[in-house]
Amino acid sequence: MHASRFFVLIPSAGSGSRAGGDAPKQYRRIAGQPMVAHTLEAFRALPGRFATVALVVAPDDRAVEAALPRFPGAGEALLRVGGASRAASVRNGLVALRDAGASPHDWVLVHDAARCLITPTQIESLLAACEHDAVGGLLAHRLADTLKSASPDGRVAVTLARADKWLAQTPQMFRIGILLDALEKMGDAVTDEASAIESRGLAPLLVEGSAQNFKVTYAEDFALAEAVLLARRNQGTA
Ligand SMILES: Nc1ccn([C@@H]2O[C@H](COP(=O)(O)OP(=O)(O)OP(=O)(O)O)[C@@H](O)[C@H]2O)c(=O)n1
Ligand SMILES: C[C@](O)(CO)[C@H](O)COP(=O)(O)O
Repeated sequence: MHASRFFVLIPSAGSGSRAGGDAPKQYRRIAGQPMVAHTLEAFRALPGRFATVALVVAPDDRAVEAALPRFPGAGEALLRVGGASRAASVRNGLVALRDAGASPHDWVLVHDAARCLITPTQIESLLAACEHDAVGGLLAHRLADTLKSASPDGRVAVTLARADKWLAQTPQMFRIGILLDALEKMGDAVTDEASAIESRGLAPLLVEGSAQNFKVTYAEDFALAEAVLLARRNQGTA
């Protein structure tokens, strides 16, 4: 059997409804480039590490070519197989990777196009923590705030212990075979890959990410993402 390879799958087929705007958020410009270009750049900064870096877009996407004029390059793939949910886009992307020759034992790192502040160092730290692990894992971030649960009338029902609570981020890294199998069984019931793996009775590894690896979700998030990217550029770290 050949050594396991590492694939990257970037779901980028959402509509960005919570962000508002005329176009899907992954094509909005942040610090001079479409959001998805920043995301891709972090993986391109690790040449030779990945067998394929694949981007999943909606079948009727008309914006990707203009947003990413030099994509796909060598070792990259554009997959027009996005689905109605994130889970469906990931599932369809994994099927496309499998059909193109990825083996069930190969690893895949699934990363949201909308987490455009991911850094090569964070990707490397996930790889280092998980590549010899039996299950795989995800970047995640400890809660910084006190955690409340709400009652239906919008009042605090209870304050929850937070010491064991983490916010799931991406990339999330698992073997392609078990991930695809788990996602096919779970349908749209899961919002991340780790949940699908958990449904098989397995416990993904939590790897410390960063508060800066947030998902650009709401309109106000664009200004914050731009500020971080410009600060990194000024410091020479991007
Ligand atoms: N049908 C979908 C829905 C989401 N995504 C991708 O999954 C990532 C995380 O999803 P989210 O931030 O929720 O993006 P949207 O679904 O676009 O946003 P919203 O829920 O506000 O519409 C994004 O990179 C998004 O493009 C996808 O590939 N296919
Ligand atoms: C995968 C994810 O980014 C982990 O936090 C998140 O679950 C995706 O969010 P969505 O709004 O369900 O697409």
